[in-house]
Amino acid sequence: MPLSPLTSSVQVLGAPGERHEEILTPEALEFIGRLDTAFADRRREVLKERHRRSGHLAGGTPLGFPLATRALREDPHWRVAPPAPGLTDRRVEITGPPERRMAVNALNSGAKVWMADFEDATAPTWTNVIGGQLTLLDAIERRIDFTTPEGKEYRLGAQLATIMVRPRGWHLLEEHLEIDGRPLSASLVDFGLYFFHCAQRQIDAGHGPYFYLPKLENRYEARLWNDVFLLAQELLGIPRGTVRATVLIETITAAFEMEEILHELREHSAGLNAGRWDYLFSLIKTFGHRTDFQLPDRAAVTMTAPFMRAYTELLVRTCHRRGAQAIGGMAAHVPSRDAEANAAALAKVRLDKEREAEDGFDGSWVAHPGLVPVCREVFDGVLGERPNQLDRTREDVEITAADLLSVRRIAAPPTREGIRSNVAVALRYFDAWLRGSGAVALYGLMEDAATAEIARVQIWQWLRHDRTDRATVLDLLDAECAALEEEDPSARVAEAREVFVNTALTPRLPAFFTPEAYTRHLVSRTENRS
Ligand SMILES: CC(=O)SCCNC(=O)CCNC(=O)[C@H](O)C(C)(C)COP(=O)(O)OP(=O)(O)OC[C@H]1O[C@@H](n2cnc3c(N)ncnc32)[C@H](O)[C@@H]1OP(=O)(O)O
Ligand SMILES: O=CC(=O)O
Ligand SMILES: [Mg+2]
Repeated sequence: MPLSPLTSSVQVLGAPGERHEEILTPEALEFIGRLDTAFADRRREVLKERHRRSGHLAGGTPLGFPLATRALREDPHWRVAPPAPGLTDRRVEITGPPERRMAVNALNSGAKVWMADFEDATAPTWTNVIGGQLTLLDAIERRIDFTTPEGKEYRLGAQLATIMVRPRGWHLLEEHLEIDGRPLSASLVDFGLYFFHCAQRQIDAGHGPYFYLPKLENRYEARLWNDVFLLAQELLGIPRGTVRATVLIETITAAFEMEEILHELREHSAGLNAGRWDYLFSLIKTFGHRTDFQLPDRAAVTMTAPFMRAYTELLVRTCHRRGAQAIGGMAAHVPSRDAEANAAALAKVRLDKEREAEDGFDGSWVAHPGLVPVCREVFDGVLGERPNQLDRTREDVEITAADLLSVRRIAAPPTREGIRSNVAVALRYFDAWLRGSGAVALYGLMEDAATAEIARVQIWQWLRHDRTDRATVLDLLDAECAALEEEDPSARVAEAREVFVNTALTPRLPAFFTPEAYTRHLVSRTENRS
């Protein structure tokens, strides 16, 4: 369907780059301009509501399952749409940034799904944002094959993973694109550019435009996404219900609205995912000021903690009751070149996937191609020839609000090593992010924006409750800065330190480290406006 012109047009303020014109076509810009114009006010409302609610929760308002939607939760009849083509069997999903080598590796990895990630695993530089879109387009067009100058070949095989794209969350802006003098929503840019260029191509290839939706806090945010899907489909003449989206349940408030989120998105739903790292981050952030919600060292909080189990059990039960797939989360251990460390990492990932498969998840995430076989073996063992285990309705599970919030039972104080490790991880992650890498392996673990946020907010929380003091943290920070500087002279140590100080050591806790760090350090516009 041809689009009628907008009254004002999207301005591109990012530097021109190789082949950017293939993504930033006038029609694509008009499409994202339309989406942003339609939804900018509602996005702002979403953010205001987040702020208002976090104030209430900080002030002691209890968190519970919403009363207003009780009838919907108790209605046994409604279901989400059946799995879409390419999404029936999701036993192994690999995640990673939409970078060319990794895209080829992920698509060939043997995983059923590749989640191309613009959120936790991508530092949103302009080059990464538009480069990511080019990677996706080239992968779908099967013209991504290349050979490196060293002679290593990257070629797509015959059996490829289904692509799902995770756009950035509602809290982020794309400051290299403006309309009416304001930056566009990063969510709508990532979603819209992919949808514009690839939705029809994916349908023609027998799949569809599929998404993962990050960091939602309540049902209204799901409704907003659903309305975005409706408008996008209508504008491009794509049948309603073609889009599918898996929502990450990765905030504590969303855990209380899983049914409602599925219901809002029911004609576009592809289930829920247990995004454990942001979930922990959200828990600490939401209740960080309260003495009864303190967590011990980051390494000591595992998926077997009662409040984490309550969350994953409830997720499986909720999904399967509604015919929706439940996808497990990310074990942070990544393969190592050291044989012993590698065996230990694989064993830990295996245990994690075994628990998920036995609990009823239909599949799970891995962070690295070397982990695909472990995850597949475990889910093969439970699923056999079945594509999923939607039939396991888990009626035995009964989870209360108190179960989801039972954090105090593991309130051991932080150790000095726990504090040091959080300082080191946050600093090194910020440095990598500032240099354009949104996911890195540090000390044998995958670190991305979600895991780094946990490190940051734990420091803030321990300071707030006098479990450590500012002088100790600054000493550790200086030592880590010196070590990083020595290890890697090209590290952006001063800027990474600044991000740490501005987001972990301030009296008020910033909701995310990314918005301010992005504006200060990653935005580079070709036009300097007064
Ligand atoms: C909390 C959450 O949101 S989890 C989801 C978001 N996070 C992620 O997606 C993280 C994904 N994982 C990664 O980015 C990477 O695995 C890292 C950064 C942790 C480690 O990467 P590396 O240090 O390159 O690992 P390593 O050296 O072992 O890689 C070996 C090969 O596997 C490839 N590889 C590693 N991880 C991936 C991946 N996730 N997808 C595709 N290929 C991968 C590498 O590119 C490399 O291949 P190459 O030589 O052809 O380039
Ligand atoms: O996005 C996933 C998470 O664990 O966070
Ligand atoms: Mg996340």
